[in-house]
Amino acid sequence: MEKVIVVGAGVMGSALAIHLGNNQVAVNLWGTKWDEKVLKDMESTRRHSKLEANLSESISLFYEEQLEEAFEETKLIIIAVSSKGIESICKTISPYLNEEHIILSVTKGIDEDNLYTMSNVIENALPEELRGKVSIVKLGGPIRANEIANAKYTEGVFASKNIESVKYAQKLFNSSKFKGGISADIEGVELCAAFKNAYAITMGIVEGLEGDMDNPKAALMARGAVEMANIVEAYNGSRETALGIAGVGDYYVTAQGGRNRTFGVLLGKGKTKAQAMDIMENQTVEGITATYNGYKLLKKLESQGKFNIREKAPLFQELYWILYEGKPVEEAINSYWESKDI
Ligand SMILES: NC(=O)C1=CN([C@@H]2O[C@H](COP(=O)(O)OP(=O)(O)OC[C@H]3O[C@@H](n4cnc5c(N)ncnc54)[C@H](OP(=O)(O)O)[C@@H]3O)[C@@H](O)[C@H]2O)C=CC1
Ligand SMILES: O=C(CO)COP(=O)(O)O
Repeated sequence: MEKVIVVGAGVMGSALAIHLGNNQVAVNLWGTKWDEKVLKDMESTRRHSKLEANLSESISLFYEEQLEEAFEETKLIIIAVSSKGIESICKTISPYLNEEHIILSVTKGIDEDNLYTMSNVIENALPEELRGKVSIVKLGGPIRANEIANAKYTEGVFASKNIESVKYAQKLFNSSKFKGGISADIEGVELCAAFKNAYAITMGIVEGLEGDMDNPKAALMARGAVEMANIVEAYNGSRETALGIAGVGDYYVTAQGGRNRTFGVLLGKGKTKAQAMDIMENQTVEGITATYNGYKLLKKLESQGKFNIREKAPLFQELYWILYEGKPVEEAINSYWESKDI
């Protein structure tokens, strides 16, 4: 039986552990000290109450101080912490890594310090002797934690420069209900994972402003997808990535039922960022920082003559102004609609 370690027992880490456990993979689910309560709960009930799913016998739970033990006999390391924790978590696991390991991440975001994608953050946080040797795989696409944990039909995409590593991950994940395709465009998949969260906030905003109307949301779905394709292309990725599972697919799922959408709806209804986060009890909403760091990334591309934000990403521009320059939501959506640039 193959054995993997899942680093981070948040909802996504736990959901992937449950999926793999049901797929006859031995899973060591390791949590940080803040995950202690959820680990204890799972230990006593063998169930994840939020995900409403049971843990199979092949899942073992490990607490913060048991990291070394949790690494034993594992080849695939799944990183499922949020973007703000990824660099420090990579440093924490570094002492236990070797060249045989494959790191797969589901974290969605852009790093603030260097504007790296999550895979680049992981690569740069590796001990020097392992850089370029440990292969890194991104699992992108529309994979809501509660649905994969409950074996609903799901399709994702494994992106990596190393095809053998992708095949290894596919073998462990794929099942009658889960299908993961292959992409070599890891940077494109990373950018989609980060930017779709921002665009899902815009979809939430129009829903908050107009009610659950289809015309405005359909417009932003299509326009947001094209903007994502423009962004990926400017970064030397493929437009198809943005128009496929990693882009449109993930954008749709997040705009339908994600936390980013909920946050956007609250903004559309007149709440401030702080009020919205308060109502959402500070759940993970990756689109907020993705907008900030994504905007810095686009500004950098613009300064290199590779992008024009006003022409190629006018919706994203308005979102940045809403979140970071206090532009009223209705004014921003109106100026987007009145814009004749597109
Ligand atoms: N939920 C979903 O359906 C999906 C989520 N994702 C992505 O997976 C990532 C995790 O999301 P999700 O599981 O939903 O969120 P949760 O809020 O449930 O979990 C976040 C995880 O990150 C850890 N974490 C947060 N901050 C830090 C830090 N500073 N240092 C170390 N660890 C930290 C948390 O630990 P702690 O509990 O101790 O704070 C927890 O294990 C996100 O990037 C998200 O976009 C991807 C696909 C689907
Ligand atoms: O990324 C997701 C599904 O692929 C989940 O989106 P949220 O973080 O908005 O809940």
